[in-house]
Amino acid sequence: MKVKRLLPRNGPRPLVLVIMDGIGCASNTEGNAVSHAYTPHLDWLLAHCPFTLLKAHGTAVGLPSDGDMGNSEVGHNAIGAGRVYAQGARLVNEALATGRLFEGKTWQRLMNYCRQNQGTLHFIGLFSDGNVHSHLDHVKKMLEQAAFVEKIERCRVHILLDGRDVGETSALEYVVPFEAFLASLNQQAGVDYRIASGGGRMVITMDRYEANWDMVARGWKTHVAGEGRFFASAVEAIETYRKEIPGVIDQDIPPFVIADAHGPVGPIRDGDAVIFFNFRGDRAIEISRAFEEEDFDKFPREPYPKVAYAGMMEYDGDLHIPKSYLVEPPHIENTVSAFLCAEEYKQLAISETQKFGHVTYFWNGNRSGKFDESLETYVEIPSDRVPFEQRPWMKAAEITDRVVNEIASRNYDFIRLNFANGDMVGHSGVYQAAIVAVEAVDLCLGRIIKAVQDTQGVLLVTADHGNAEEMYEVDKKTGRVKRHPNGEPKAKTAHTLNPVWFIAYSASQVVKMRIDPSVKDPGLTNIAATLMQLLGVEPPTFYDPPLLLFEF
Ligand SMILES: O=C(O)[C@H](O)COP(=O)(O)O
Ligand SMILES: [Mn+2]
Ligand SMILES: [Mn+2]
Repeated sequence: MKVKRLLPRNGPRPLVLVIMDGIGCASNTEGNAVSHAYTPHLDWLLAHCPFTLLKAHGTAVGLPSDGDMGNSEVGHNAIGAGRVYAQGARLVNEALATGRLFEGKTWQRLMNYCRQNQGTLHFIGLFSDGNVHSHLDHVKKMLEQAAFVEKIERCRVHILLDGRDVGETSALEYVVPFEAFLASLNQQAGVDYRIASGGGRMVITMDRYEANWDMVARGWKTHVAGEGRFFASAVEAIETYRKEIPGVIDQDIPPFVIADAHGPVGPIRDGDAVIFFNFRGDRAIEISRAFEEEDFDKFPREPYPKVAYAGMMEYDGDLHIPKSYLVEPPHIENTVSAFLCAEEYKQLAISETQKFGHVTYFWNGNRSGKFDESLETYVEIPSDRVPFEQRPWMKAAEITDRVVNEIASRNYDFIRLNFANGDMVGHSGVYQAAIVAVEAVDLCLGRIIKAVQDTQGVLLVTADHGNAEEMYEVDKKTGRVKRHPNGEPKAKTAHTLNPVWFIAYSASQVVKMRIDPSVKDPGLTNIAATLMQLLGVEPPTFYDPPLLLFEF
């Protein structure tokens, strides 16, 4: 038998790729909801199939440094594109470092608009250094430029508290130094810059995939109308809510409006300019639509001021949202779906609402459209609208019902799906719920293995980054879990730096697979070429190499 790098075109079908969102691989320590869950099917795959570990964070997925954890955008971009692209975080850093951002026509237009109308410059976005959706350093650089160079007199910052990509109750670690930064800016440049409103990112403004427009409507009321509960400062708002709602974590803090004796300090009015400073698109598209679309019907915008609006990046390259942006996004082309459509392969992409765009929009390089209507089917199972720690099974069973049927129907050459559980429940910080989430995924994995066996297909199991395998904060110096004064472990809600599994299971008796040992330091970008070799299509030379070797 000879070793080959490509299966025949009419090889085993279907090829099924399961992305277990937020399920990474780490040692079996306290707080690892993946290793402590009962996962007989994952264990079986690891015991019987070739597998390797893939890098899913840092420079391997186009982020600025290897200290940057992975995330869904860069993870799915990397899987779908087959090679590393410099991602938003890095591109904005570069545009600011070179000054290109400030020379660009969008920045100039906004500054002129403000000056001509004597308007206020507003910044809205995720207020942390998580580097997944945004980075606080970017906002600070823009505020300095506005104050010292552009001489914009009045700025207002609307802060979305994180606690999801950074420590769960870390808001004051950002707000307090930022207030000091603004105070010194005000003093040195003689300007009037303040925080004007805010709230938890899972309560206002940052909905995604149209899962819950009410969040955006609440954000509009808070930032634009300046309506809501008044506080003298963001610190007072956060401290008050923490007292009133014991155990509340930053992402869930209710909205607040900063007001003084004259009322709210920074509602958005005619003649103002607004910059949404997130670089990542999924949670920035809806609020951008609310600002830009004339005939918008998702909620009544009261008021709807006439402003100059820009996003940090273009968030949807297909629908061109927003119309105006500060930094060019990566132009991700020749994604694996484009190649598979050119070969006339039939493809199914399926997930629930929370991750639907991940297997479609992110997978296709931040494009919402299909490459070929007649070949591609996209299925969205509506997500529950509850905190996911209350329903950790989420819609895994419903996704699996459909997938199992479609495998049996042999309608598709390639099926890709995303199970949201490990990630969405991982972000809640509730350990017991994360265990249930991982077990729900494993139960479904068992059904998919069976369906693949029945059709003699091929199953690949991987993830886009880690999360549920580290549910507690660990002290980097001692390596021990951090604890609250009462001894309870401190929950970790963010993604991780851990690698993810890549497991290849061939149900066919004829095809034997193994991991190609010559591929050094594999990462998520090696998956696209692997899909192509399994479907009998020579991968393009600009893709990172495929992971498998075959005997048949
Ligand atoms: O948007 C979120 O929920 C988190 O910031 C990142 O999670 P994701 O990258 O898995 O979507
Ligand atoms: Mn993810
Ligand atoms: Mn996540």
